[in-house]
Amino acid sequence: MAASLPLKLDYGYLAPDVDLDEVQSWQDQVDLAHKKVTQGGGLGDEYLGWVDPGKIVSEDEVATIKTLAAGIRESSDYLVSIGIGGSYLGARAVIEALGAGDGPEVVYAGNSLSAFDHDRLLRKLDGKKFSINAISKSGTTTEPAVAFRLFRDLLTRQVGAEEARKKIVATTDAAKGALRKFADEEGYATLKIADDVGGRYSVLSPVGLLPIAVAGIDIDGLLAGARDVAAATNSTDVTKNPAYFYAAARNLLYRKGYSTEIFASFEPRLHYVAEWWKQLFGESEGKSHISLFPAAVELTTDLHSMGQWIQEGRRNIIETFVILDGGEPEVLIPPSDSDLDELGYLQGKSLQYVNEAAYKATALAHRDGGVPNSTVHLSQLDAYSLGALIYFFERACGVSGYLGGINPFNQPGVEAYKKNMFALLGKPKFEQATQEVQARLKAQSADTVVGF
Ligand SMILES: O=P(O)(O)OC[C@H]1O[C@H](O)[C@H](O)[C@@H](O)[C@@H]1O
Repeated sequence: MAASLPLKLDYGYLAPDVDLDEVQSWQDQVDLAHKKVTQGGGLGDEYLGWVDPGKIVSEDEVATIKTLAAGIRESSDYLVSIGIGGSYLGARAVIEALGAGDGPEVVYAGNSLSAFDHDRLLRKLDGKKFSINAISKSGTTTEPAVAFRLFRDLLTRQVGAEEARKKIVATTDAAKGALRKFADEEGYATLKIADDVGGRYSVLSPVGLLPIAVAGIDIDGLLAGARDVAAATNSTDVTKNPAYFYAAARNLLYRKGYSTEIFASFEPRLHYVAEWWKQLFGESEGKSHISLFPAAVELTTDLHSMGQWIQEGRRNIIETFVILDGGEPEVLIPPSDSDLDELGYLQGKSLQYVNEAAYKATALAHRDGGVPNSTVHLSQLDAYSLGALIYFFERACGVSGYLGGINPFNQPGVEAYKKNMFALLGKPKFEQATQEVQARLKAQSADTVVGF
């Protein structure tokens, strides 16, 4: 099966910083991390529900998702997907990468507190036919809760309370949280997020699958790609398992002083795949004051802005390219009467060919500039290969976190700003903190402002 998988890792440009022997010397640690991810026994092992993509969503749930998606496609011109973090990024990553544009437009709300963005979207949907998918595992996150109120209000004003209820699907915990309570009381259709699947590992659960299906993307193909990579990763040998090779290599590079990993693609439609990847690795590994900072660039665009930094800035970065080897539309560079634009040497060549040359040139130049880099090659981009890529990174991330000695499945650090914000906003039960935070902000702002 492994031979037919659409994904491989080229690690040639990690040398001389890291070579095969060094990665192989970590095989025992990799085996242990593999055991923790597949059998439990490691930190956070109550969140391993994503490991078997055959179980993350049942056949019945897939059928329900397809039925709900068909209903939304039939009745609506827009789906407002409301969520943030893991309840948002995976679906957007897949939809922006693969969306055929033949169904309702999926639009996103509740992923910020921007008045401008929400106002713009509310005005765009005014008088339009739309449905809502409110997605929140905890059911209590502020941004999606606020957005849900805004868009529910618009929908209710447009179609009436009775009809609005039929156009809302809530994806949330089976029993806990405000969204679950609300959905049960209002009688919305609901999809369940299992307790053992954390937000950033939930794209292949109902969290991601409903908006993805509404966008007309083949969710069976997506799941099949993930399942096949999951099966292939059960062989732990780093010379045959690119996910584990990648996990070990990035840990080795971190220990050698590299502090940032840049996800680099040559396809703007992978922008949100990079955003999803950033959350996956950032929340999984950014703890105990260690780990690589996950950043992203889009090339060749950013070669004309960040390219200088990557080539000659501080030498603390590694780079991971995600490259599509084929399957792109054929756009040929046409003949021209004159060669005034000096592009005669490219006449008749395809844009994909030029883009590929740009990638090869960049990987070599960055290696020469002291940036160890490796490349994840996808044979083409479709639902199957994207499912494979998603699972590849998820599995690599779990194993990488255990190799680094942290809990890859919690995110305690995200609570610190929330506590301050709730205090400032006067949320019930935060009264004590309100006074403290206000006093600290006042003392701070009195002394430290420079202005014209
Ligand atoms: O799905 P929710 O419970 O609304 O959470 C949405 C997101 O917000 C939180 O603050 C966490 O940092 C993320 O891991 C999570 O994906």
